[in-house]
Order: sequence, then C-alpha cells, then structure tokens
Amino acid sequence: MATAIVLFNRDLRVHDHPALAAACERAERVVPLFVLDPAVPEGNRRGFLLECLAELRAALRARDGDLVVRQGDVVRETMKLAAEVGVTTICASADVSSLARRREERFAGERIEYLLFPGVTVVPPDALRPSGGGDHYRVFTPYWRAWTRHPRRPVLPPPRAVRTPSGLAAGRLPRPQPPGPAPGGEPAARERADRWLRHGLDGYADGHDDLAGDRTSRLSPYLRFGCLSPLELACRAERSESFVRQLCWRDFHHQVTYAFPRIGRENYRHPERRWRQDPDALQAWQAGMTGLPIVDAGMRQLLAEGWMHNRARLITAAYLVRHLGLDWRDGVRHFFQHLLDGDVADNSGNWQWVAGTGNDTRPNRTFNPLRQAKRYDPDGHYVRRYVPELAGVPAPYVHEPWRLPSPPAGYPARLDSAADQG
Ligand SMILES: Cc1cc2nc3c(=O)[nH]c(=O)nc-3n(C[C@H](O)[C@H](O)[C@H](O)COP(=O)(O)OP(=O)(O)OC[C@H]3O[C@@H](n4cnc5c(N)ncnc54)[C@H](O)[C@@H]3O)c2cc1C
Repeated sequence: MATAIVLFNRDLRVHDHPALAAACERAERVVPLFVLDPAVPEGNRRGFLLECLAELRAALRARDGDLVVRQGDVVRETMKLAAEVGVTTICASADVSSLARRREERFAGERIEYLLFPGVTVVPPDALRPSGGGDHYRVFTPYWRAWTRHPRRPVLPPPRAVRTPSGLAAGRLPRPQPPGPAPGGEPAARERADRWLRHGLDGYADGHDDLAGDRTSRLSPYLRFGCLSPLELACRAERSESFVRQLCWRDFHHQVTYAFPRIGRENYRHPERRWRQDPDALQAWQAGMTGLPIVDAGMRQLLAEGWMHNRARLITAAYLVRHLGLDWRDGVRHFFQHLLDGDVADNSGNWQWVAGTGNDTRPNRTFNPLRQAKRYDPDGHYVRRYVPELAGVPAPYVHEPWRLPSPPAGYPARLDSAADQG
C-alpha cells in the first residue's frame, strides 16, 4: 500500500485499533479521516462525539499524524479525498447496522481497495454459527458458551507513528457547547476503565442491580463510540464472569443485528403483534410523569444524565410496552434521542427483548414494576434522587404515594393503575 485512508466511524481510539494498526504497518503514508454527517442532530451524543474527535486528533498529532475532518456524505467525501491524495486503499472497522452495511456496499462498488477489520465487538459478528444451523444465534446461553470458547485476536498497542502526508487541510472540528453529561474521548475512557477495574469490578456481581448504589461501570458511552476496545476491556476484566457476560450481551445483539439489520424497525419475531397509539400516555412516560415513581425516576434520570441504569431501562421499557401497550419503536426513538450510549443494536435488541418480539426465550414473562421497585430500590433512595416531589416521602410510601392520606404536591396521579398486577 502506498497511501491508505483509515476511515474512523465508531472506533475513536488509537489503542487496539486493527484497521489503524494495519495501515500504519503496511502503508507508506496514512490519512486518518472522519466524515461528519451534518444530519447528526445537536444534543448530548453530538457533543460527546466532538470531544471524542478532538481527543483522537490530539492522539494522532502526538504520533506525527493528524485527523482529517470533512463534512458531508461519507462515501463521496472519502472518495474525493482519495482522489486528491492518490490513495490506493481504505481501511475501516466492520460494523453491523443497516446504515453501516449500506456504506460498506457503496465502498465495495468504488474502484479502490476497501479493507474491513474487526474492533467494534469482542468476537466479530459473523464469527460464530450455531451447530444446529442458521446464520446467527437466537438464544443467549448457547451463544455465551461458544463466545467464551472462541479464540481471541491479540490486543494491539497504539501505533508508534502515523505518517500523515504534510500539506493536507486538516479541517475544522466544531466546538462542543456546552459540555455534556460525561467527558468524551479515549483518555477519559481509559481513565474510567482503569478506575473501574481497580475499584468497581469486584463488587459488580452483587451490586449491579442496586439502583441507588449506581455500581455499574458507566462505560457504555465509551464502548458506543469505540473510545475503548471491547476486546481489551473483556481481557482486562476476565476475573469477573458476571461483567464479561454483559460484554457478551453487547456482542450478542450485534450479531443479531448483523443477521437482521431491520431490527430497529421490524419485529424480529411475531410480525403480527400490534400496539396501541396513545400520544398523551407516551408523552407522560417520556417526561417522567406517569405517577409510578420508579418509572418516573428512570425516565428523569435519562433526561438529566443522558444515561439510565440498566435495571431502570428494563422497568421503564416493560412499563411502556407491557402495561401501557404502546409500540416498542416509540421507546426506541425516545431512548435513542437521549442516550449517550444510544446504539442501534443494543437499543433495539433490548427493546425487542422486553417487548417479547426479540430474543427472550420467555417472551411472556411477567414484569411487575412495583415489585421491581421494592426489590431493587428498597429504601427509595433512587426515586427520591430523581423525583424531587417525593423527596420527603418515607420508605413505605415512596413507591406507592397514592396510599398516602394526601398526595404529594405536584406529583401526578397514576396513569395506569394495573401496573402492580401481573
Ligand atoms: C430498553 C433497553 C435499551 C438499551 N439501550 C442501550 C443502548 O442504546 N446502548 C447500550 O450500550 N446499551 C443499551 N442497553 C443495555 C444496558 O442497559 C446498558 O448497556 C448499560 O446500562 C450501560 O451501563 P454500564 O456501562 O454501566 O453497564 P455495565 O453493567 O457496566 O456493563 C458493561 C457493558 O456491557 C454492555 N451491556 C451491559 N448490559 C447490556 C445489555 N443488556 N445489552 C447489551 N449490552 C450490554 C454495555 O456495553 C455496558 O457498557 C439497553 C437496555 C435496555 C433494557
């Protein structure tokens, strides 16, 4: 390879980056490129992305390289730059969404060598096939068994030097304003991961469902943007099976999405299932004003932090689809709009799991939000943290304020009185 473009997308790091490592090893000159899509809306995720790009640029500059930034259609802009610099090869990380797959197909139709590398998941999404046939695993447990046995590629160090040709306009990066709920970028990701592996990991198995304790890693936005290699994290965290299992869930949803790219739009199973329309109920759920404290706390955490605890995601999602009977796609859209870690495979895969149209082996399991609240937030601290109207309500009533002799001021009446059944 004479000159190669490394096309970054959601792999915004220099550590353990197979496409970058291969280009730096094999090509004489390397052009790291990110094409900003002007259609990406303002908001949490865009701000986070811009911080990630600024950090990536700094890391590449520290290695004699640079990050070239362009705006527009990714294939058109990449091919324009390729013609300008005389590029013979494009290296990129393979991805699973329908958007990513369409991009890959378009590049494959261009007159240039287009090479795909792993890096977005621990195990590549097409690496494992069930012994009974089929192009992907539909059930988690057999996938987990195959996943743990699959040989892993080595974790790669960052390249020592990135020889970006001089005289190339680097392109301006818009400034993220104001600062988002978490700092973006690889240094912040590595610092958080180091801290988590030292102080958080060993308590994960017992503490990860404790809503108020907030004892999960909060690494999801960094994994979403690829500031952290999932393979490196899985290797470093191997002493906690329960944590590594969560990373396997992430891979699981990615391999389902690879096989069924319409996962964000169509029922994976039960195409006949229909949902109710109720704009007022949907709006109350979105705003955290359903009158069911555990649901409202989760929805308000999402609005305040751009993140929600996994147990709260399960409770709020089950409430929307099972108790209100509304469409899981409405939930997907709202979560996707606000989550820093919002991602097609994990968001839609989990929503369909909860709705009973996905990969749950017990799609009709009951899910009682009140029982969940009392089990995972027994003292009500999580609810009080996010629902100030209930800040002064004592434990026996904080999850059921309708049992108080006079309702707390400003807090709505229950939207769905069937939520404690089932
Ligand atoms: C309805 C619903 C929607 C969700 N949408 C998303 C989403 O858009 N993006 C996203 O990254 N996760 C999503 N999840 C999964 C999970 O809630 C988050 O990954 C987790 O809460 C992130 O917090 P953490 O990093 O502290 O997780 P930890 O518990 O510390 O787990 C470590 C990592 O494992 C992965 N992981 C954990 N649980 C899951 C899971 N159930 N499915 C897939 N990967 C998992 C994540 O990458 C996470 O960062 C969703 C779950 C539900 C129920």
